Amino acid sequence: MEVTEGAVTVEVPEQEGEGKTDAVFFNPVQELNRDLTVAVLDAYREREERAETYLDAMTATGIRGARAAAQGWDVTCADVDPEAVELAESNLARNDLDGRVLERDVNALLWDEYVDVVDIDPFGSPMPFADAAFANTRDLVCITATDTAPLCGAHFDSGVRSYSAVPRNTDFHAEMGLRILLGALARTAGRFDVGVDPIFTHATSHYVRTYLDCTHKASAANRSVQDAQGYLYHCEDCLYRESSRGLVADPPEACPRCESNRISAAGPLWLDAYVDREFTASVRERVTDDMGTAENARELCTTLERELDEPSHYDQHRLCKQWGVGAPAMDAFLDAVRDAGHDASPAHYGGTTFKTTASIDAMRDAASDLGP
Ligand SMILES: C[S@@+](CC[C@H](N)C(=O)[O-])C[C@H]1O[C@@H](n2cnc3c(N)ncnc32)[C@H](O)[C@@H]1O
Ligand SMILES: [Zn+2]
Repeated sequence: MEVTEGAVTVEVPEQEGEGKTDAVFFNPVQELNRDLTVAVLDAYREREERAETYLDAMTATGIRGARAAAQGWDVTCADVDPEAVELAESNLARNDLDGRVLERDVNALLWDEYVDVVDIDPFGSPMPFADAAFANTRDLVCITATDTAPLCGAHFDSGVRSYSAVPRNTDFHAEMGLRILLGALARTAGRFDVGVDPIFTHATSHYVRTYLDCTHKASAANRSVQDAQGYLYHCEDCLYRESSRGLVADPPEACPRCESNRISAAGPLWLDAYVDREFTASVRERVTDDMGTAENARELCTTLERELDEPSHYDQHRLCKQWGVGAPAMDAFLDAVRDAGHDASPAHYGGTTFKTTASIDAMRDAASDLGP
């Protein structure tokens, strides 16, 4: 069947059922991810004028590479699947777009040539491809991870194994996954003397997507391997949390709030910001009306621009359940927290998630006069 996204129309195979099939892979649900990729590439080129080459390293139907080629990037599409290569070639041709299409394993291809921007969009964990990506990309590494259960601690052994860190299953699971992923990617980049700056990152439904601006300098790598990393501690009884910087964990002996000793420690993970607000604003400005997810994409950027840099978020419904009270309207709740002198913002993790500098008790006091 034909699919139009932005400026391109491509042929994609019918996907049978939910599981992995033999057909070349295409997921319509990832349109938001692809629309934002196009907006990020556009914003990035303005910031880094010398960036010209884009490797869509796991191209499948070629849709991402075709959309980047339509923007004027010098595109290479690669895939190990010969049927994907044939389809990507014909999809570039039907849109009159230039671009190389190679039947290559991304790990082999990247050791052969440098690129300015690489896009790693695998089934599951990106870690098997991270070494080659950071060693051989000059400017920007774009990465999707769909293995959210290992990343957020729900599949503990697999998370530890893949990300060389301890993830924990908390009530802020999507952010746990995002920070475990960024921490592991930064440590991988550091092995090649590459420092990373996550200029745009989002956790959406079943995946985490991040764009890492690379600096090829040992001092930058030191910063992202050591200063930007740390641990998150979480009380399993009362939802209290705190963090510590650095690669040596320093957990509280008991919860300072409820004295429980059921404190879980997660890390090492990324504790610095995961978006650059100014860059995110310019991504929002580059979302175009011909994108199928334009409204959601702009809204996501706006939320990310306003989201506080606190290392974890709360779910208001979960808190209210814990307090045994009905949940007040979200805007009124956040206003009450702000009126009590704290910062508060909605979070991009959906539903009633938010970030705040207030403690749990301060939030409860602030919200006590609000009805459901
Ligand atoms: C999730 S799909 C990519 C989807 C595509 N980027 C999109 O936006 O529609 C993953 C693709 O990676 C390919 N692949 C798996 N291992 C690979 C490797 N080592 N090198 C290159 N491609 C690989 C698969 O054949 C598959 O087509
Ligand atoms: Zn506690």
